Amino acid sequence: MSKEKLIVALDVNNRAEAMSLVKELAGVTDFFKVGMELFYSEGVGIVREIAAAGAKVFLDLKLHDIPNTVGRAARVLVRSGASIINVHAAGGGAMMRAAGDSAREEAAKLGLPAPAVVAVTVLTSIDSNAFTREMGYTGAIEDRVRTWALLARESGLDGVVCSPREIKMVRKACGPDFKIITPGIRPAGSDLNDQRRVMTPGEAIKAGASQIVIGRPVTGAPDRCAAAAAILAELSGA
Ligand SMILES: O=C(O)c1cc(=O)[nH]c(=O)n1[C@@H]1O[C@H](COP(=O)(O)O)[C@@H](O)[C@H]1O
Repeated sequence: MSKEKLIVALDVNNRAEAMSLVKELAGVTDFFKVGMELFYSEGVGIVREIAAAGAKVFLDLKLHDIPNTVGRAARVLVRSGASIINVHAAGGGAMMRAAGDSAREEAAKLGLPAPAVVAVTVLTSIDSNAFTREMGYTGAIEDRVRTWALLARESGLDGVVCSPREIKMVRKACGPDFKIITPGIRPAGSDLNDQRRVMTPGEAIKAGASQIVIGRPVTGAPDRCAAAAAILAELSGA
């Protein structure tokens, strides 16, 4: 099982803690997610520092704005050294196309590897009750995820972020090469926290996830390395 299947979310607000996690987990995973908290605290330097330490970075800023604004931001993020960047599918097809096209163009211009550009669909913290009653969406979450996944693919993006519950449906709709990155991962018996559409690491890989994203069950564990190693072992056994 490639350790790249496991992405650990560095949801911390300082480089010292982030880099100690990167070093501590080096033997178990070399793929880390930098989200808003760490990026707004430390800036693009933290992405470069993690990459310089030999690890890969999923830079999770969920770009969501008009096509011009997102396209220009995607160009800037190419220079960060991130291997994956994300946008929010709710921004529509023109925005997603602007993100993917701009990232590829800028990478070619700079002679850098283009990051994979994926679209976040329905957040894993949203359950069907919140989706329909509170947010006023009609239809099932799965239908919305399918629509946005197909739109992301049509817009030239590399994949989606969705919950493990939608993996099989997206795989069927978007084909074998489409990246399906799933947070909402909880080892059996662990606290859900604010996650609502979840699966265990083994279930998600068996369902066909390209990569899984996990944060608190690792970063909040007494022995973070052991927690990550146990997840990797579960992925290998799946
Ligand atoms: O885009 C993401 O990474 C993301 C999308 C989503 O739908 N759900 C979700 O949890 N995430 C991120 O994945 C990570 C999950 O963290 P834990 O709940 O601590 O495992 C967090 O950093 C979230 O920001």
